[in-house]
Amino acid sequence: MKVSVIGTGYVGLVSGTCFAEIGHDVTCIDIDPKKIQILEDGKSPIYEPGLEELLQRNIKSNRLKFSTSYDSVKTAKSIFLAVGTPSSDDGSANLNYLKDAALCVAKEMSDGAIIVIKSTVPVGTCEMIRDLVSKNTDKKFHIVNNPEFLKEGTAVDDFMRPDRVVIGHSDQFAADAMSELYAPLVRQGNPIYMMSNLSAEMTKYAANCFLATKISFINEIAKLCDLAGADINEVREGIGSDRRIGSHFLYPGPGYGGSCFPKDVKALMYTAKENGMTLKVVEATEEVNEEQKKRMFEKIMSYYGDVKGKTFTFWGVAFKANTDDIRETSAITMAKELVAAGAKVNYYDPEASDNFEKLMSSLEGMSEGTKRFDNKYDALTNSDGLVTMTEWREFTSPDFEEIKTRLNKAVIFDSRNLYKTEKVLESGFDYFAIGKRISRS
Ligand SMILES: NC(=O)c1ccc[n+]([C@@H]2O[C@H](COP(=O)([O-])OP(=O)(O)OC[C@H]3O[C@@H](n4cnc5c(N)ncnc54)[C@H](O)[C@@H]3O)[C@@H](O)[C@H]2O)c1
Ligand SMILES: O=c1ccn([C@@H]2O[C@H](COP(=O)(O)OP(=O)(O)O[C@H]3O[C@H](CO)[C@@H](O)[C@H](O)[C@H]3O)[C@@H](O)[C@H]2O)c(=O)[nH]1
Repeated sequence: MKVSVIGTGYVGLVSGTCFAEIGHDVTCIDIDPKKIQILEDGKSPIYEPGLEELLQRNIKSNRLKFSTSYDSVKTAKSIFLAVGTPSSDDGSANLNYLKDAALCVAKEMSDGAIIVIKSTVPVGTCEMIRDLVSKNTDKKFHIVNNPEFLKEGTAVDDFMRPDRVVIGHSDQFAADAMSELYAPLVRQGNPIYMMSNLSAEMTKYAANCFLATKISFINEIAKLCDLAGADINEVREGIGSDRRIGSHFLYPGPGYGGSCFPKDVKALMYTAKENGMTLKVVEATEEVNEEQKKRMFEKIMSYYGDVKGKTFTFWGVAFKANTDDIRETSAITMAKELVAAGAKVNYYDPEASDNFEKLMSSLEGMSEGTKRFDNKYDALTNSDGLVTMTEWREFTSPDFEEIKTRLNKAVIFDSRNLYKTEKVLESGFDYFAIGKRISRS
């Protein structure tokens, strides 16, 4: 099938590349000429495991092209909109990028084209886009909502092996075309759920808010474990083995970040308000998350009392492992808190340092307060504590002797519960994790 994908971010690029890999003829379009140039050179502008290799293979086989022009939309049967829908100041989803893209599509598409909204959009958006496009073209077209559930860091795998595909539609022609497009990805029996556009739009937000709620729930239980003396790792295993609860998304940490959960939680709360209700559970999820982002800072403060003149070393600044994405990462909140309290922050991340450095240089006082390192041990020299922020594999079995030699004081603040308490204590550290009592060697 001839496919155009509008927007070559994490979702558009992965979707376009994977559609090409399963045999479709794909053109990815972006308004950013720098991104398109990088892609035409066979490089990925984002770090996503496995993506660059797939990209190169499909460019070579001529199934995958990139452009800043909307020309290819003229011959496309399906046109995927995968542009950003970030938070507006009031928490609602900003649909300006989507509307701009839809207007460009309206100008170029052929009669009978299928416009597929892949961006995460509030309930009712498909109908709004249908009206907008109708006012700007005489051509007939179909509208589909096809929310994306991939996770950064495992995006290619998630796309190629989806738990399910959700298709919102209002006519059989579009439904059949989507079934044909996705057929190679659902051979193992993973279902395609056909539903109304409104239900598909709601499904995406409900899924993200449920997952975010699971994380806030375990983070709150972790806080209680801290106070009551239980160990959250033991409790997590104890409850996660119940299939009704499930062991996924039960890891306590520094609070959820990323480009999706924070904005989607806000957007669903906004939709609820528009419909005259309050989503009490989802509001609590967000409130707990805001507190959680500062939990380890509080632990550092209660350990040191005063951190003026001290330096802390972050291992990891990405919002999760295996990505270079720093959108809404808890490392930003932690760095701001520490710098505001008079401390400095050294940081090392295998992939996200460029993005973090750029961000820090745009925030008042943060450029001077933070320093990038390209080696995890060098970042520790003369520092007053190691703070793990991201669960990159290379942080999971470090040389504890090396850490101790580099640090001014042997103390680890482990926001991701990467280490076994006994092992760290035996190695002579004071150790603070999430959901475990303060431990001193
Ligand atoms: N990042 C994820 O893991 C993820 C997963 C599932 C769903 N989503 C949703 O998918 C959507 C896209 O997210 P993302 O993280 O890929 O965004 P992104 O910010 O990484 O990429 C968006 C891209 O769209 C381009 N763009 C903007 N306006 C354009 C236009 N008029 N024409 C062509 N290109 C244009 C931008 O230049 C940018 O490259 C969002 O709605 C998001 O909520 C994201
Ligand atoms: O047990 C867990 C799982 C995740 N997280 C944190 O939650 C955030 C989000 O992680 P994850 O969901 O793995 O990454 P995303 O790429 O943001 O993916 C989410 O958001 C996407 C965009 O909507 C959806 O498509 C995915 O299904 C959904 O998992 C990160 O800060 C994680 O560190 C935890 O703290 N504990």
